Amino acid sequence: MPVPGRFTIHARDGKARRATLHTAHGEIQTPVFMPVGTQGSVKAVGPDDLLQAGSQIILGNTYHLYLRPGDELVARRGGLHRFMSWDKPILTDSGGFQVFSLSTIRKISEKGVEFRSYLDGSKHFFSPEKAISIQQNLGSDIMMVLDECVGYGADREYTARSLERTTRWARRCREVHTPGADGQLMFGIIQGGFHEDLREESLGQLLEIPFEGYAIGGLSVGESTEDMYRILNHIGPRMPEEKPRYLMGVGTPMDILEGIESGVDMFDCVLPTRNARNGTLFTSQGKVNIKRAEFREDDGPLDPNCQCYTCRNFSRAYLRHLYTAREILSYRLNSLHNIAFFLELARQAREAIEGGRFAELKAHYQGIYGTD
Ligand SMILES: CC#C[C@H]1NC(N)=Nc2cc3[nH]c(NC)nc3cc21
Ligand SMILES: [Zn+2]
Repeated sequence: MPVPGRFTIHARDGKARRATLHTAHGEIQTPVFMPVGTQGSVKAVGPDDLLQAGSQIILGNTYHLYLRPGDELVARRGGLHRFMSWDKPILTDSGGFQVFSLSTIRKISEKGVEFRSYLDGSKHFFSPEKAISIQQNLGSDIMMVLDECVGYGADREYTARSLERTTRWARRCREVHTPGADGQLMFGIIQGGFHEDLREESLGQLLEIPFEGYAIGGLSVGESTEDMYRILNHIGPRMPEEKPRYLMGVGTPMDILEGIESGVDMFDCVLPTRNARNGTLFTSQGKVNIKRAEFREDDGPLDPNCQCYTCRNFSRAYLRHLYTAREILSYRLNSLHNIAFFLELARQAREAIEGGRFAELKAHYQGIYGTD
């Protein structure tokens, strides 16, 4: 009988790990890429498409689903899995990042954060307890604690005070959900900005609270790749060896491979779906901008090395036509392919770690995406 939260490491290659995370809705083979379904839908693709592309787990978002259609409505409809007909694992973010990035007006206090809805400007309040209650209503397999999200460029003093509050909020989140209750897992979120010592401080404080996994928050928020990798390389290997490590909101193909090399297991990013909608497609030979005139009469597949529905059935000429004609099918086919690319990258990483060849895989992609 699988125990939700059990994390078994099968192989290592340097700091990279090949593992299995057990959840109430099935196993997750890691390293894993998680398509983002912010409002209960991975934009332009359906659950059947996601399954066919090999998606093991998707993301939902507390902030958005609370505001619309409402977490209590979703609970009355049987929870998010049933509501969106996705019966594999779902991770929900706590809303911390969205409150700080989407809601302009907000007031932070020890109790929580007051914000105005990006939809209609109405006033709302998230306490750590409320953020967990929403995720319990949604029924997600992995819940994230409510963290205070510090923007890029915040000074050290504020960053230090903020991580202390994030720890106090994390403790309050843990106090309202018994570990493993209803099969739901809870991950803590490490803050500390771009200061190695503050990151260690945040991690050390969170280790005193029993979480089933730990996430790195606050990267890919406008910093240089060099700064991101510096913090990633520092804190990744210091996170608990025996628990899943999640890098939130990251990233490009090279960011993901850098994260895996630093010992991170889980990744999510809107890049594949967002870039699909503006015609930027990720292929085994590099990025392709499908709107370019050179593809007008190109009968070849988008990516000859890709097995996705888009690459098996449509030409670059047709994909370019759909994009320039603003056909809705363009969103679907481009998103399908980009999601398949990121899922395939994660699958190749799992295979490479098993074979002790991760360094070669990373070097291969460095040659294609390295100057990106
Ligand atoms: C500061 C901080 C922080 C993190 N906190 C929470 N709860 N969610 C996140 C989601 C993210 N998505 C992206 N995309 C670039 N970065 C993220 C960072 C976080
Ligand atoms: Zn494809």
